[in-house]
Amino acid sequence: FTTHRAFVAPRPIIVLNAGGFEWEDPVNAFDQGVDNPYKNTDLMTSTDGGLKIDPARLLSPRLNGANLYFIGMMGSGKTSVGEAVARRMGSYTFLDTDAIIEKATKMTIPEIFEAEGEEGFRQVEAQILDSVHPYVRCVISTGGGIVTRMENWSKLQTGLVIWLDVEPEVIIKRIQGTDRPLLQTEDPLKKLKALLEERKPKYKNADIRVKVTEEMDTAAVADQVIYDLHHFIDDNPPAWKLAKAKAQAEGLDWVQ
Ligand SMILES: Nc1ncnc2c1ncn2[C@@H]1O[C@H](COP(=O)(O)OP(=O)(O)O)[C@@H](O)[C@H]1O
Ligand SMILES: O=C(O)C1=C[C@@H](OP(=O)(O)O)[C@@H](O)[C@H](O)C1
Repeated sequence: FTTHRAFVAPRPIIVLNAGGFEWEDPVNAFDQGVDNPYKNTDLMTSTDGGLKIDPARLLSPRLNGANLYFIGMMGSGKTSVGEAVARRMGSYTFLDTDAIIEKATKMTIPEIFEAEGEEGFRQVEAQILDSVHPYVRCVISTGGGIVTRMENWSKLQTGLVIWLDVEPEVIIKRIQGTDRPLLQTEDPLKKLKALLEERKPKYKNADIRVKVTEEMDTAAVADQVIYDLHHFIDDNPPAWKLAKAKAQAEGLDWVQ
């Protein structure tokens, strides 16, 4: 997590060519920096005693442009919570890698799995992450399996990574019967548990782990994420702050 992220310039998105398909340039698959649909004018919310600033609003200046990446199992709430957090932050754009993949390839995720298998899908997913990560001030929800490729971590770690940690028993109630290709098996709960065991060591690399219980609705999870982010930033001050404190402790002049 470094404040220098704010100064990385967006770069053009390459034409994708994965798994034997000529993917269309996904440059139009998201509108970074053009018009942020999540711009929120409710800076102050009214409370009993008067006006209060939403702590989500205060995240943006503290993050200095760094992206927020949501990781976790399918159905853990990355999309719903990511969108809620972006909306409340006001100045961050929400992106979803699965949605960008579908828009760029003009195929649904089940269609990609069908045509190219999981390996083909992972290739496209890695390229989309590569295309998206140079942008700043984004909340990005990812697909559950993005953590499985080592190369993806070099992109994820340019921002702050948040793991929504949800028990498979809770997840299955939410997503049973949906068209997620990896769950088209006899026993989706068993599959989900096996995938979680396999991926847990990777999810644990996240900067922030949010334990989500069944009682927490999307708003409650978003509250927890915002709270944890403030604490993470408190505990990981930018390098210049540490340098300043050290210099001053040694009696050296800071910038005159
Ligand atoms: N905290 C929550 N409580 C109840 N339902 C939730 C919660 N978070 C997400 N959901 C629901 O679970 C389903 C999957 O959520 P989604 O945000 O698409 O997860 P992901 O992006 O991680 O796959 C959606 O129907 C969503 O409305
Ligand atoms: O866990 C996975 O491997 C996958 C999760 C899905 O995304 P969500 O996590 O958004 O459901 C999607 O990328 C694809 O079906 C594979």
